[in-house]
Amino acid sequence: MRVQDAGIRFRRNRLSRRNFKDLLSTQKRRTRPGEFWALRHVSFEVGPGEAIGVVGRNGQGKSTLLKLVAEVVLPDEGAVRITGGVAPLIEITGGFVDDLTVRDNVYLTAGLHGMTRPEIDAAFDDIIDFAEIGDFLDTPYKHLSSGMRVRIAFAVISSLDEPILLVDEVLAVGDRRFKDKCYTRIEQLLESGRTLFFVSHSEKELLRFCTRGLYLDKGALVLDAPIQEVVDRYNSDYNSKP
Ligand SMILES: Nc1ncnc2c1ncn2[C@@H]1O[C@H](COP(=O)(O)OP(=O)(O)OP(=O)(O)O)[C@@H](O)[C@H]1O
Repeated sequence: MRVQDAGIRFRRNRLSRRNFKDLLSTQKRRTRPGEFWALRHVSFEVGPGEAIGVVGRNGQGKSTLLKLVAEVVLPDEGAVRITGGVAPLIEITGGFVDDLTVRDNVYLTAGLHGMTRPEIDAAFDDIIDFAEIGDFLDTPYKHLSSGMRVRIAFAVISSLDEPILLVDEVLAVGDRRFKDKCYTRIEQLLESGRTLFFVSHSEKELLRFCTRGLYLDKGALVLDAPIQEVVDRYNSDYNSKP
């Protein structure tokens, strides 16, 4: 996977980031008032099986970086080449449809990631057992608590046979026992050779799963180094910047 000089520009105070005129225009626009770069000049390469911790203060571009890797947003500058599918756990409701039941959401999400109906049938009970929400199979997703939403989303996403796993801070919502279960599963997935992008503010979690760190500050990649070095730099910046 390769991200080369990538930039993502957002607008403040706008519901949608682009209109049709922008999409059809071949001219490069200058940054308009109210626009800003959530990421800029970001370049890195990641090999199969690497476990990357994405670090930075609030609003510095971590989630945007994951969306770039998931190809949910396209770069306004530069290039992103992702080889292999991505299993993204990047927003609490990520991909799940509010009005569909839990059961239908499992089939929809797994189906969108290329699992056939018999494959989903075979995996279904394990997914529901992992999430421990068997009583809610026919409940619309919107009526689940936020912790339950994360349970089912993690259970499905971590069952997908995709080589790249993205985990944003969503697990923070789960209770401790469930989080421990998720961590064990993440470790199993890493052992099986998956690539991981993991956003966290917890030094302990970062050091547990990740070998390499990407440190974002104001949308720039300021350090790409072994995770311990990245955590140390983040801590020392944090202590020196009030
Ligand atoms: N769709 C959008 N439209 C406009 N601005 C956005 C959009 N998504 C994110 N932003 C802005 O881009 C910047 C980076 O956001 P991002 O969510 O990537 O930060 P983050 O590092 O993940 O923060 P946190 O630790 O708080 O989750 C922020 O200023 C945010 O307000």
